[in-house]
Amino acid sequence: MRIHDEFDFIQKIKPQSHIHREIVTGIGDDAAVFSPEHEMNQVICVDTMVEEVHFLKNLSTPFEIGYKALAVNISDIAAMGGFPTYFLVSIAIPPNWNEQELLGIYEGMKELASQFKIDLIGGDTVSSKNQLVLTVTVMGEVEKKKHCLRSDARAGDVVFVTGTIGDSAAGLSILLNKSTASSDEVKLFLTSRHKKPKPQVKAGRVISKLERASLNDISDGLASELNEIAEASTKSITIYEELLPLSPELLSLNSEERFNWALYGGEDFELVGTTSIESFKRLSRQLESELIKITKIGQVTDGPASVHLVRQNETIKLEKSGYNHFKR
Ligand SMILES: Nc1ncnc2c1ncn2[C@@H]1O[C@H](COP(=O)(O)OP(=O)(O)O)[C@@H](O)[C@H]1O
Ligand SMILES: Cc1ncc(C[n+]2csc(CCOP(=O)(O)OP(=O)(O)O)c2C)c(N)n1
Ligand SMILES: [Mg+2]
Ligand SMILES: [Mg+2]
Ligand SMILES: [Mg+2]
Repeated sequence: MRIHDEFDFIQKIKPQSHIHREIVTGIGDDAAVFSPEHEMNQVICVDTMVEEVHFLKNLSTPFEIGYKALAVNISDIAAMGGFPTYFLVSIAIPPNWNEQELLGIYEGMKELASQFKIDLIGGDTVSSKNQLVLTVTVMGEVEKKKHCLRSDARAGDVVFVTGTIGDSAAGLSILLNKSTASSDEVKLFLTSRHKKPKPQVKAGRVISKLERASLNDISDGLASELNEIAEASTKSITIYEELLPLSPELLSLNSEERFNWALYGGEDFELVGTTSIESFKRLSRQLESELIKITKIGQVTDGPASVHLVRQNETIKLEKSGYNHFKR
């Protein structure tokens, strides 16, 4: 069934109750009102997902699309060292999406929202002529002076990355029938990494408690995110190809593309950053006890803002190329 009434649709997606007591009024008025109870800095970000640019309707379920739209935003809160609290959703709906599919998108968001204990407090519903556009705003909190900036890299820092990289791009390649997985398990693992990324909030929280760290999340690809840190900090970054954490599943594809996916593929939604050698030791221990993988992949030096990759005996300059909305 096509949706026939904007207000009726809003009633259907309105939460029955809230997790946070600070909410004075949520969905149902001109704007949401909340009154923060404690002395934290507020963090806020927004990212949009557009049909055919960020997802294809025939390759992802509505649930997965909703899940990912919220996940990518929680990832940006994690990349600041914060934890999420509230979110707002703006949805532009074309005629070929029915109500059941649209409610499915909200179900996907709800799964992640309950996992991270965050409340839907507002949004907007409009019609669109062709593509579905989903814009999610997430609010969060971080202790005063503890947010992690891209500009905080210093010479002598260790460059680290959480989890494994390249899986999402490999998963997309499989979904688009450009690559073949060696088994159903490998296919499920890699495509899930693409469709249902896990925002690294726990890692971000541990990193925020270090004395100092620079941090970014990987949406456009490792090379691009490292260039953002190098530019913001005016430092030179060197990473080593042999240190890049690739999953056994990615390696099993035996594709020559594996390093391209890891460096330029994007949508890993892992955290990449830098911190002092001493802090990195503490960080590794703390994340190990939480069973979160973290890998040293290089180091920071003084020098012009640039990123280099050491591959066997060669050193290659990594340009800020990766996903760029207007360069393809
Ligand atoms: N159209 C826009 N208007 C205002 N600010 C924007 C716009 N697009 C991006 N930004 C800001 O630019 C910065 C970088 O954005 P982006 O590259 O999308 O970050 P991320 O990759 O972490 O999502 C962020 O501070 C974001 O809020
Ligand atoms: C159909 C399809 N084609 C290509 C991609 C790959 N892709 C789309 S957007 C993107 C980069 C991340 O999105 P962006 O909007 O730049 O996020 P941000 O950096 O703002 O967090 C990538 C790798 C995809 N997910 N789906
Ligand atoms: Mg963005
Ligand atoms: Mg980001
Ligand atoms: Mg983002």
